Amino acid sequence: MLEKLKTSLINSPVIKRGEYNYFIHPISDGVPSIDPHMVEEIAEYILQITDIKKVDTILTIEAMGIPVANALSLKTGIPLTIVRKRPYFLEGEVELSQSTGYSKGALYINGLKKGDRVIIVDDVISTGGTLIALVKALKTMGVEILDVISVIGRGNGYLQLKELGVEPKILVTIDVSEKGVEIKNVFGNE
Ligand SMILES: O=P(O)(O)OC[C@H]1O[C@H](OP(=O)(O)OP(=O)(O)O)[C@H](O)[C@@H]1O
Ligand SMILES: Nc1nc2[nH]cnc2c(=O)[nH]1
Repeated sequence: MLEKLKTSLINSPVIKRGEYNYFIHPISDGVPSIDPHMVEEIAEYILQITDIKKVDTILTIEAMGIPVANALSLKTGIPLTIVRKRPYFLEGEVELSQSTGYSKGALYINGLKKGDRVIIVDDVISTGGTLIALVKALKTMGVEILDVISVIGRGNGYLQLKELGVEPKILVTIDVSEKGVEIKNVFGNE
């Protein structure tokens, strides 16, 4: 189960971004290059754990949610909507603030309306800052969130999402230290 993802995570280098131990992995960074078979493995796994038939759009966040979310869109024929880091000033655009363990910025939602049913797919959840801000904004817009799926999870940020009534599905949970990456859990194995 998710063997390519697990093996590559264990071999991920870790660098410092300020005080933050940042792991580098193809799915979360796009470097050195993304193995399409790994993306396929992840997309197939996600399709086993979510009820895709009810979904109007697959929602992801620029940049590194895109490879997996796009694979899901191609496999299912369901449209892809990308939350961007730049504004387009279109009618109905919603701005939110993103904060991660190492960065702060704004995100912009376009292309969604009240009553739309979405799944959110992202590459990593860490502090939860990104997904919490996104879930709050979508709730205010009246968008229905059917599932929140993160390929990789680290830290306790997901607990705050639970407080918002959202139980994220985290495929592989890891611990990251200066020594490297350790696998803690695989979704479905708990
Ligand atoms: O749980 P958090 O602490 O919020 O961290 C998770 C976020 O960090 C990464 O995004 P980043 O803003 O680094 O952008 P990228 O996808 O363009 O690399 C990742 O894609 C998540 O969106
Ligand atoms: N690649 C990568 N993306 C992240 N997003 C949040 N934390 C991390 C991290 O440690 N590595």
